[in-house]
Amino acid sequence: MRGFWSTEHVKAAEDRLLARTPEGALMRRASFGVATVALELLGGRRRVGLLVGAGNNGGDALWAGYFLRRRGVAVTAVLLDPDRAHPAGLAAFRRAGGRVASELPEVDLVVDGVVGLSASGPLRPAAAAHVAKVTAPVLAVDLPSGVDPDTGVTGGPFVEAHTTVTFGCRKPVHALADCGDVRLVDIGLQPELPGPDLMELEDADVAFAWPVPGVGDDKYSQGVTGIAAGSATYPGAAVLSTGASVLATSGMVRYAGQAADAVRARWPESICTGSITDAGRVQAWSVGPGLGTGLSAENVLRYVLDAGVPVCADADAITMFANNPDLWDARDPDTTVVLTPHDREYARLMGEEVGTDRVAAAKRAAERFNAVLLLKGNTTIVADPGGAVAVNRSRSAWPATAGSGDVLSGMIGSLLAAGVYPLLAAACAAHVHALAGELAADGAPIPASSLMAAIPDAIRSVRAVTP
Ligand SMILES: NC(=O)C1=CN([C@@H]2O[C@H](COP(=O)(O)OP(=O)(O)OC[C@H]3O[C@@H](n4cnc5c(N)ncnc54)[C@H](O)[C@@H]3O)[C@@H](O)[C@H]2O)[C@@H](O)CC1
Ligand SMILES: [K+]
Repeated sequence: MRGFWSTEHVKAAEDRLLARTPEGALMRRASFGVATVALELLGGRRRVGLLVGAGNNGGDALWAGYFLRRRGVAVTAVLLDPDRAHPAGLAAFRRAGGRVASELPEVDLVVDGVVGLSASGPLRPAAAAHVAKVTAPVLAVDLPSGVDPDTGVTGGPFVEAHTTVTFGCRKPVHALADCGDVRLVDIGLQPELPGPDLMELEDADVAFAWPVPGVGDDKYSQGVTGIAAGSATYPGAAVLSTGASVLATSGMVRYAGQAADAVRARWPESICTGSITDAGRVQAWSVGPGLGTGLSAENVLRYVLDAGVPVCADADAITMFANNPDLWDARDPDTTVVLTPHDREYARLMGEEVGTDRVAAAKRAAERFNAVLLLKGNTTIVADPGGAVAVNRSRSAWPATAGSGDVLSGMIGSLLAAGVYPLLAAACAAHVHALAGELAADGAPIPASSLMAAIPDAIRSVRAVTP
C-alpha cells in the first residue's frame, strides 16, 4: 500500500525531525536525491537549469545544483526572488561554480524549485513566464509548482513534470495530479508520521484482500451475492452486474428482477427469480443499475436496505435516494452502504457539484450518508465515514464506457458478500475493474462486456505478484 500525507501532517512531522537533526542536514539529503535523479535523467548530457523560488523548495534546487556542479554539470539558476533565495543554498551553489542568470539558457534538464509544500494557487506571472519558455524535460522538486499539494488542483499555469522527486513521504498531489514518474527519497521522516491521509492499493494488497476459496469452502461459505438490477427496458445492466459478480468470486450469485430470463440465459450458474421477495438469503446486495426509479424500484431498494446485509447502491438506486431521501429510513443504521456515484449522480445526491477537490467531496458525502462513497472518475476516490480515503488511478480511460459501472457494482457486491471490509471492497473492485479495462482494451475501444470478461485475467494478474 502506498500512503500519501497532507501538508499539515508533513510539516508537523518535519518540525519534529528538524528538531533532532543537525541544521541543513535534511535539505542536503533531499537535494542529494534530486541531483542523483537529475544525473540519471541527463544520461551523460551536461546542461541543467534551475528555477529557484523564495523558499526551501528553491533551497533544494540550489543544493542540487551544488551537487551537480561537483559532478561537472554546467548549472544555471534563475532566481525568481533574488533577495529571498535560500542563503546557504545560494552560497554553496556559487562556491561550486554555479551561474546565476536572468533567463535560462538552452539546457538538457530543468529543475523546478519554484515552490513546494507551501504552495498556494497557480504559478505567479514571473514564474509562469519562465516555465512557458521551457522545452527541456522538467524534474520537479517535491511537486510540480502551481499544483496544490493537498488536492492536486491547478487553477492556472503549472509545471508539467517529467519526473518528480519527493522527500520523506508522498503527498496527495502525487496521487491526484500528473507528476510524471514520482521518486521518493528517504529523509527519515516515516517514524514521525501519523497514519496516511490517503492510500492507494497496490496489486499485492488487492491480492491479499481478494477472497480465495479454502479447501473447506463451499458455494455458501464464500458468500452469496444478491443482484437487484435491470428491468424489462434495461436487461443488459442485469446481465453485466450479475456476470461481474459471478466472475469476481466463487461464491454463489442470486439475481432478482425483471431481467431474470436474460440473466439465466447468459449466466446459468446464477439463481434467478423474478421477484426480490423470492430471492432467498444473501450476504450482500448490489442494487440499482438499470432498475428504474418508479414505485416498484423504490420497493426493491427498501427491501434490500432492510435486509440486514451490506448493500452496494449504484445508478438508479442513487437517483432514488436523491429524489426521495425518505428511502434512507428503510436502512438499519448499522447496515453498510456503499454508494458509487459519478459526478452527475453525486450532484443529484448531494445537491451540490463535486467541485475541484474530489477527495473533500467524497469525504463530505461519506460522512453525510454514513456510507462508503466511491466517486467514479479516471482517479476513483473511495471515502469511508471514519475519514479513511483510498484512491485508484486508472492507467487508461477505456473503461469509461456504457455498462462499465454495472460491472463495478456487481464486483463490489461480491466482495461485500465475501465479508471484505467495505472500504477495501470498493477500492479492490475499483483496482481490478480498471485493470480489467486496460487488459481488455489493449489500445482499442471495448464494450463493458469485454471489460467484464477480463475480470479473471485481472485477478490472475494481481495475484501473480504474491509469492
Ligand atoms: N522543512 C523541511 O524539513 C524540508 C523541506 N524541504 C523543502 O522545503 C519545501 C517547503 O519549503 P517552504 O515551506 O520554505 O516553502 P516553499 O519553498 O514551498 O514556498 C516558498 C514560497 O513561495 C511562495 N509561493 C507560494 N505559492 C506560490 C506560487 N503559486 N507561485 C510562486 N511562489 C509561490 C510563498 O511566498 C512561499 O512562502 C518542500 O517542498 C521541500 O522542497 C526539503 O528540503 C526537505 C526538508
Ligand atoms: K517544485
